[in-house]
Amino acid sequence: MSVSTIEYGQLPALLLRAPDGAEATITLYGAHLVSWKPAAATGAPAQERMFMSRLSALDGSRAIRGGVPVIFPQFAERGEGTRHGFARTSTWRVLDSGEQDGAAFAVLGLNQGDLSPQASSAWAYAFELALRVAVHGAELAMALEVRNIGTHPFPFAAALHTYHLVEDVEAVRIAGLQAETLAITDKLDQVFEGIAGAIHFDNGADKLLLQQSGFTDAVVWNPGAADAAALADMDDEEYRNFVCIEPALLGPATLEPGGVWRGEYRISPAV
Ligand SMILES: O=P(O)(O)OC[C@H]1O[C@H](O)[C@H](O)[C@@H](O)[C@@H]1O
Repeated sequence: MSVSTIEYGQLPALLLRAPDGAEATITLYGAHLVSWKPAAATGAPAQERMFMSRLSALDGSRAIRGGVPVIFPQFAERGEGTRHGFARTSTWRVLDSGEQDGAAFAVLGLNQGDLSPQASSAWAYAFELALRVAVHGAELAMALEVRNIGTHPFPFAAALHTYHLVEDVEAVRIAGLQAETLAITDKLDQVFEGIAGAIHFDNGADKLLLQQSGFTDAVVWNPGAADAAALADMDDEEYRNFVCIEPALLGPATLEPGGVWRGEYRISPAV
């Protein structure tokens, strides 16, 4: 079976397992990718690629701290609504899952009818989201589709807020965001607009290629020691073990009735 239902913490989740051994786990709460393990060489142990805070809530009481939160329809506090939007704290439905071209995949959906009464009255637009996740070999592919199925245009922002697991954040080097290679020496929260090509991410151990389309921007975040200490759902030293590199459409963009927006994202080895 390439896709099975499991519990992650106290949350129902899908475990995707490709024939080559690549794995991913996605909770229905938030359509949140909480684990990704690329296929390992024969006999080698599979290695986790996603950071997950030891103190993260895993019971649906608040957003998960780690993995890949889906940000929609608002980024951070750039709007009047819930911080980073309601997608990461809503429970999605499984639309499809299985195996295709050697990859294990799942598609999760969220629409107006799935929202809490509070969220649905605060953002009263008829929308449909579909998140597709596929794993195969050393590659993770994600695609987020936003549809306007109503009669009014709506504004939205979207991001896949990826928490990459690293051994030491100071060893990280990121190229392709700006003219110079980016290193993280302290707290960093920076927006890079108009990402033109692939991002080269050296996590200190491996070199990865981050490719995005539809998502025009990227946000890089690490809270540093002081901000990490202030986060209730992150251990004080954990900031050393991740960097967020987030494909994003900060916009806000406008989606007309009947319109579809699609953002794609792929992580693969840089060879
Ligand atoms: O604590 P959260 O709501 O999950 O937000 C975590 C972080 O997300 C993004 O990276 C923003 O750019 C940061 O400003 C924010 O601190």
